[in-house]
Amino acid sequence: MSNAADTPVLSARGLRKEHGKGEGLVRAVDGVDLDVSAGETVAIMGPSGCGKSTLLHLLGGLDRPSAGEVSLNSRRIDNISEKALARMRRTDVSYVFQSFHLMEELSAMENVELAALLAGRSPRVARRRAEELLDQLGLAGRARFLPSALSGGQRQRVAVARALSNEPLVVLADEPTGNLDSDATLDVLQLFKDLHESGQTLVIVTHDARIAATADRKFSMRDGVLVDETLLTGGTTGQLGALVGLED
Ligand SMILES: Nc1ncnc2c1ncn2[C@@H]1O[C@H](COP(=O)(O)OP(=O)(O)OP(=O)(O)O)[C@@H](O)[C@H]1O
Repeated sequence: MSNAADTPVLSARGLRKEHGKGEGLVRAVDGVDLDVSAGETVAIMGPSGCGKSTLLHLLGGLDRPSAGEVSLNSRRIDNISEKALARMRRTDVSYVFQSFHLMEELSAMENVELAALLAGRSPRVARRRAEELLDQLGLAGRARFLPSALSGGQRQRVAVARALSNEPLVVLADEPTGNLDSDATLDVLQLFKDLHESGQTLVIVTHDARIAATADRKFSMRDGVLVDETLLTGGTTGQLGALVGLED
């Protein structure tokens, strides 16, 4: 659980992101403050188009804010060079996407291994880490399969193994069960519970209340603004949830 005295692993202050110009200007993220402590799982819910993915991109350095600051382990990442940002994305942060984003021409093992190599591990260490992770995630027998020969749930497990291969400070997941059937959703739900228990710091954007229920803190987003539901409702989705459309 979070502790006010902790130095947050991930921190955002006055974060804003505008897309487009003039008449077409959209304020996708509109003044977000957020602190995520080590080992904490944070869930972000909210209706389509409210800015969840944009916020996740800003938090992980996939996009730069129009204003405000993002820090990872107290180091600013919003204003660093492209080169430093690219290095940070390989070593400190990992993503799990709705549509997996695996390299289709590489096997499950090679997908995981490649991420570890890019994070600076030696070939030997990268191979060992990939084997361990695939084994832990129940995919040892699928290590040589291409993604096209795997089920949706298995692909997402490979994507999670890849995300863990660089031992990231934080894993950012964007609708990780959005493309999965109900059995695979339960499988990935269990995986995120296990990750939480193992102490991995996690930020999960989700429409799935079951995933959000595993989080230490639950936020709702509306029109680019983030609200800590846990503070307002004492941990359960209450009136605010209904207001921002969490039930859809
Ligand atoms: N590259 C872009 N150019 C212009 N507008 C954009 C861009 N990316 C996002 N937007 C707009 O910013 C707003 C927030 O989009 P975002 O994808 O962050 O929402 P979301 O909450 O993740 O939605 P969903 O749940 O449907 O994925 C939307 O109005 C969207 O149309």
